[in-house]
Amino acid sequence: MPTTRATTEDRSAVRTLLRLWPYVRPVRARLFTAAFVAIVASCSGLVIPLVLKWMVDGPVADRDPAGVWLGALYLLLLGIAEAVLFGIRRWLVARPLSHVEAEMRADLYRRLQRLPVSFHDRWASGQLLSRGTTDLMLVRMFLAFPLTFLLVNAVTIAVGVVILLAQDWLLGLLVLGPALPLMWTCVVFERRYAEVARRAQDQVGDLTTVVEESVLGIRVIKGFGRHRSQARAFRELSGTLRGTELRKARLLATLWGTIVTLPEVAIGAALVLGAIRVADGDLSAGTLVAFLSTALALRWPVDSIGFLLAMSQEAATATERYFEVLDEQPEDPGPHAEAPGTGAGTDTGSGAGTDMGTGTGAATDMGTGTGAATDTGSGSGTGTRTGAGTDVGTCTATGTGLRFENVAFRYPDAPPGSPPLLTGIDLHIRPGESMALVGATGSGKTTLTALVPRLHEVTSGRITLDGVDITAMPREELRAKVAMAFEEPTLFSASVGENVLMGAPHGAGKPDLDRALAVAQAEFAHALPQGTGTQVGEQGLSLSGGQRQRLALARAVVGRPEFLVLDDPLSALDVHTEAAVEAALRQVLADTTALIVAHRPSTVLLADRVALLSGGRIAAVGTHHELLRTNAEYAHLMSGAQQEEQR
Ligand SMILES: Nc1ncnc2c1ncn2[C@@H]1O[C@H](COP(=O)(O)OP(=O)(O)OP(=O)(O)O)[C@@H](O)[C@H]1O
Repeated sequence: MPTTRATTEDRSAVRTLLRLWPYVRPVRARLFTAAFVAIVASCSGLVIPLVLKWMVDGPVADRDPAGVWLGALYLLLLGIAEAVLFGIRRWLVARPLSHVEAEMRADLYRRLQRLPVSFHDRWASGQLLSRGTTDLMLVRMFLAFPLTFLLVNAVTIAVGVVILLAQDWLLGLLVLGPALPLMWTCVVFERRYAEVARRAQDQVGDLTTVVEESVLGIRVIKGFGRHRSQARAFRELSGTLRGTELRKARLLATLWGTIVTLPEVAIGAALVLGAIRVADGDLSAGTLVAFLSTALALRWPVDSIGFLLAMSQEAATATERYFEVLDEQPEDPGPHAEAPGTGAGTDTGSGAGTDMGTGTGAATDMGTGTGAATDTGSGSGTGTRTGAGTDVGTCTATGTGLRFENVAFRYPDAPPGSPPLLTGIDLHIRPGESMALVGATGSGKTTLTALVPRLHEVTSGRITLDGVDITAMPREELRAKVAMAFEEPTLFSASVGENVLMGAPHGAGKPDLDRALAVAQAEFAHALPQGTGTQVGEQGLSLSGGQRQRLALARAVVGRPEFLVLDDPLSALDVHTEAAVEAALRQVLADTTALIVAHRPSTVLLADRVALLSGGRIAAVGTHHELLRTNAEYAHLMSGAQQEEQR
C-alpha cells in the first residue's frame, strides 16, 4: 500500500497557519477590509436589541403606534444594512482568495518539477495529488471563512459581553459563567481534532493513490481479473477513512453539544432570574428583553466557534502537508544556472581539451577492447553548436567523451548497512563511440545510466563529459547535452509532435520533427488521423508499446544530443521494425557518444564496444565477439538472450 507519512514538526496550528502569510500578504488590504466590514455588519446586529429595549420601554409602554412603526423601520434598516455589508465582504474576498489558491498550487507544481527523482521514488503520487487539490481547497476555505469569522465572532462576543454587563451586571456574570469550561473544552478539542484531521487527510492521499493506480493499471487489473481484490482494497481503505471521518464527527458533535448546551442553560437561568427581578420591580421589562435579545444574538457567534475551530485545524493540517513538500530540497540547478540555456552546446572550453580519444581512456578499458572502438567517430562532423540548440548539421564528437571515474552509488533509501549497488565503476566512452551496457537483470544498468543526466547523484567518484565534471555544469546545460530514452516510454497528454519536440531545444520545428520520426522509424505518426497533431491520450496508452517506444526514441534524438543514453530502447519492437530502427540509429550513433543498455545481441551489435556490469562493477569491456570468446558470464547472458530472440 503506497503511503507517505512525513515526519512533521510539532507546531501549533497558529504557527503553521502563519506560514501562509507570504501568500496572503499581496491581498492583505482586501482581507482586512473584508474583516472590518464583517465586524461592522455583525456588531450592527447587536444594535437590534437596543432598539427593542427602546421600543418596549418607550412606544410599547406608552401605547404609541407611530413609535412602534418607527422602531420597526429602524429594525428593517438595520437588517438590510447587515445583509448588504455581509454581501460586500463576500465580494471583497472571492477573487483574491482564488488568486492565493492558484499561486500556492503553481508553487507546489513548480517545486514538484524541481524535486529530485529520489523524492518522487519516496512519495506516493496520490499523496502529492491530494496536497495540490483537497488540501489547497481547505486552505482557501479557511482564508474565506474561519480566518475572518474567528476574528469577527471574537469582536462581536466582546462587544456583546460589554453590552450585557452594561444592561445588568448580575445577569451578565450569570451568562458569562460557562466561558471558562467552554475555553477548556475548545483547547482539548483542538488537540484531539488535530491528530484525527491529519490522519484523515493522509488517508485521503492513500485513497487517491489507489484510485490513480487502478485507473492507470486498468489493463493489468482486467487482464488478471483482479477487479474484485482491487475493489476490496479500495473498500478497506475507504472504510478506514470513513472510521476516521466518523471520529472527527464525534469529536465535533461533543464540542458542538457543549458549546450549545452550556450557554443555553446560562441564558435559561438568566431568563428565570430576570423575570423574578422584573416582577420584583428591580429591572425594567425593556432591559430584560434587550438583555435576552443580546444574549440570543450572541448564540450564533458562540455556536459557530466549533466548526470554525474544526475548519481552522483542518486548514492547519493542510498547510503543514503543503509545506512538507515545499520544504523539500530541490535539485541544485548547478553553477551559473542563472543564465539557463546560454550554455547549451557552447561548452567548448573548461578543460574539455581536444583529446580525440585515441586510447586516453585506456585506464578504464578493462577488457581487451581496442579493436572496433571507432573513436574517430566525428567523420561527418561538420556541425557547430550555436548556443541554445540551434545545431547546424550533425554534432561533432569532440572532447574526451563520457567517463565514469571510480563511481559508487547507493540508493538513499536502501536498507542501512547494505552494500552500494555500484562500486568502483571506471568506464570511458570515447567521443563518437557507442558503448552497450550488458548485465544480469537487477545488476544496476538502469541506475548507472540515470547517473549521467543526474537523475540520481553519485555517492562517490565522478562522471565527466568531455572532461567537465557533470556536477560542475548547470543542470540545464547537462540535460541539453545528454538525451535519454527510457525502457518504459512515457508520453504525455499532448500531440505526437509536442511529445517528440519536448526533447528539442526551443524553436525546433517540423523539419526536426520529421527527421527524428524518420530516425526512430516512427513515420506511422504521419498516418494517424490528425498526423503529428494527433493527441496521444493519457500516457500514450492509445498507442502500441512499440509505437510509444519509437516516439520516445524520436524524442531522444530530435535535439541532436552530444550524448545519448538509451535504456533498452528497442525491447518492444518486432524483428522487422527493430532492424529498421537499428539501421537508422546507426547513423545517429555514428556522431554521438552513446551508452546503450542492451539485453539482446541485436541491440549490442549497434554499439562499438560492450561493457559488462556484474557484482556492481564493470567486469569486462570489449567488442561483442571478444567478450563472447573471453568472458563466460557474457557468453551465458547472450546465449540466453539469443535463445529468447529465436523463440
Ligand atoms: N529507487 C530505488 N530505491 C532503492 N532501490 C532501487 C531503486 N530503484 C532500483 N532499485 C534497486 O536497484 C537494483 C538495480 O536496479 P536497476 O533497475 O538499475 O537494474 P537493471 O540492471 O536495469 O535491471 P533490468 O535489466 O531488469 O532493467 C535493483 O535491485 C532494484 O531493486
